[in-house]
Amino acid sequence: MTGEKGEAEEEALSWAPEDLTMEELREGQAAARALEDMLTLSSQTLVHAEVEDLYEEVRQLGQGRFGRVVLVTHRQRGTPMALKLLSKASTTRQGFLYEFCVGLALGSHPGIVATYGIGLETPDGYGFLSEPALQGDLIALIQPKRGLPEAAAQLCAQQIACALEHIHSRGLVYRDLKPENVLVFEPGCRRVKLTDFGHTRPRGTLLRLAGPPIPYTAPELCGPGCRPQGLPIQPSLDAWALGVLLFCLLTGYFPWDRPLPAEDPFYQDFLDWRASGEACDRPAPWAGLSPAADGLLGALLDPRPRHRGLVGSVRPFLGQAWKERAKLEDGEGEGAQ
Ligand SMILES: Nc1ncnc2c1ncn2[C@@H]1O[C@H](COP(=O)(O)OP(=O)(O)OP(=O)(O)O)[C@@H](O)[C@H]1O
Repeated sequence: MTGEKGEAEEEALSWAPEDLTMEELREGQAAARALEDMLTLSSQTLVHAEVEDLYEEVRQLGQGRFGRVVLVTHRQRGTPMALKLLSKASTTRQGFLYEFCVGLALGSHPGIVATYGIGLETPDGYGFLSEPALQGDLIALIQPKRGLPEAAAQLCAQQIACALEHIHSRGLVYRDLKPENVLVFEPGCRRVKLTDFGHTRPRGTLLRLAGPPIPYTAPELCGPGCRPQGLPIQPSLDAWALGVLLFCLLTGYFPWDRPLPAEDPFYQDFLDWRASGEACDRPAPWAGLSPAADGLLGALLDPRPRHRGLVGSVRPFLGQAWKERAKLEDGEGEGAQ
């Protein structure tokens, strides 16, 4: 990442024939055109005002690298809303409008936080409003070394996969799946939604990784073979991140720090186990996962992007046991009957 949101981490939409089919290229171009139209219209309708003139701040809901999100109420109507504020020092007008418009374009899906159609420009920054999640985000619910109860993990898997499928069906790649961006609206994860579309881009956008990889970064983005001009982004990047997220939800561990075999022994162990298929090569953090979870994660975490399972791969695995002894671990075993 460069220091500024919206700054060119990507280059213009461009076609590398070995990476993208014509159909995939068309999908990405259509998404880019639709967003450009929306961006021009939204740019003309930004409300210029001070936040406190329109809204009363109740409390802070969260803080990211770029944005501060506060719970506000509308001064006249009292409606509670989440206001994301981005400072002009770190966010370009274009970067703000892009995030705002992607949120507007996707927000009708039940698995995606609804963005309201009001964009603000203050002397120091930009802001937009969305529905507030009063239960916080998923990171607060993941217990280290344990993860989430299996039922909650499966509810998350189903809803997040559905939301990602929607994003992909609109020709976009989300690119920022992590627990901090999954907001919880009902206890037990019965209703969760994706937020933060600052990194979402049309399929086929050329992307270079500018910062260090994180566990959710797909290996094709960080290997030594990654071309200097970048890689045309594909939904398979989100499928990889979904695999890593599900692993975290089920175990309370990251499977690795970065998917670089030369630098990360946990990732190398995972590759060795994939190659041998032998139970004795199973890496320690994978202990406790069921054969169904192995099958699902094995599909989503295929290092070869063209062979990787789609995010919808979770569906046939829902309802099967994902943790060995899941009932006992979740307190629903014999003693609880
Ligand atoms: N609608 C909302 N309701 C409740 N909390 C929210 C909402 N939107 C965001 N948050 C909280 O604020 C945090 C930061 O928001 P967000 O991820 O949008 O900021 P960001 O600066 O773009 O983050 P990043 O560092 O990932 O780029 C989230 O992790 C979440 O905890």
